[in-house]
Amino acid sequence: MTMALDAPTATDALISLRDVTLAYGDVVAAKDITFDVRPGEFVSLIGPSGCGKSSALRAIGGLLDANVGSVAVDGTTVTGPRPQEISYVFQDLALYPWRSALRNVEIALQFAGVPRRERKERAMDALRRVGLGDVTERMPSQLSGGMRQRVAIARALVSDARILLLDEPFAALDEQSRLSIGAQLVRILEEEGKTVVFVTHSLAEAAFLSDRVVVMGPRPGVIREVIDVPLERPRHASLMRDPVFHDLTDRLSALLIDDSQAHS
Ligand SMILES: Nc1ncnc2c1ncn2[C@@H]1O[C@H](COP(=O)(O)OP(=O)(O)OP(=O)(O)O)[C@@H](O)[C@H]1O
Repeated sequence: MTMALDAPTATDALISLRDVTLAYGDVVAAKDITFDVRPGEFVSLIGPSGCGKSSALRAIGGLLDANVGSVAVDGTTVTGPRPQEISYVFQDLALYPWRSALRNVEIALQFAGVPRRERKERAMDALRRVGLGDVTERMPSQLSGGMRQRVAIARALVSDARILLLDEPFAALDEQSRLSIGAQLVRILEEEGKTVVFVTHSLAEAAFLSDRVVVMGPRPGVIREVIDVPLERPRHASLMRDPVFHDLTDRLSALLIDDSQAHS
């Protein structure tokens, strides 16, 4: 195993992966992955199922060690989870079914050691910001799928972590809700200057939300291309009728199709 050297990080990178190979025993999930994420950037990872997108997120979050290469956050090699700095929203939201929306958000603060008297106010504020200020006492079973997604997002936002790792957080939603919740999330993240790495299967979502899109090939995932998104912020739904948006999603789609044909 190659130990992480001090990563030759681009000077302006907050997150930096260098020649990273990730494996589960004999299964190589991703190979020679190199990319950077700058502070305040929103970067999406797209690619075919099983190409190692979630594994790359886990490596950034310190939940999976690189077998080869280095993963660094703020110039320091990642050696384990850093909950104060990095928070997650996973595909399966893992809300506690027996706790109200408010308590589900408060629990993140409890884990972070925030004093009880501060927790409620901060959790309420996070729920208000995702538009759930009037349903804070409802249990998850009394919320729609989209509302549950928002609770999970509020829970990730409530912490002071400056990096947010989002693994298909809107997977259960229809395309329209995905984009509107996504746009709302981006507004909040812009205000707070958070840095985001986002895994999605939706090319429209990747194009609409990101500053850059990392396109991965089939397992073991390698990086096919990193594409700059030439769209200004703030972004509005009308953008999706813009030819530049269509060119971009066409290009992403062509890259993914190329890949599947090259490996079939
Ligand atoms: N805990 C694990 N143990 C063994 N193999 C795993 C484990 N997690 C993932 N893998 C394998 O690693 C490869 C990459 O998985 P990963 O979840 O990173 O892909 P992905 O691109 O996020 O997939 P999807 O788009 O389907 O969510 C897959 O072949 C998967 O089967």
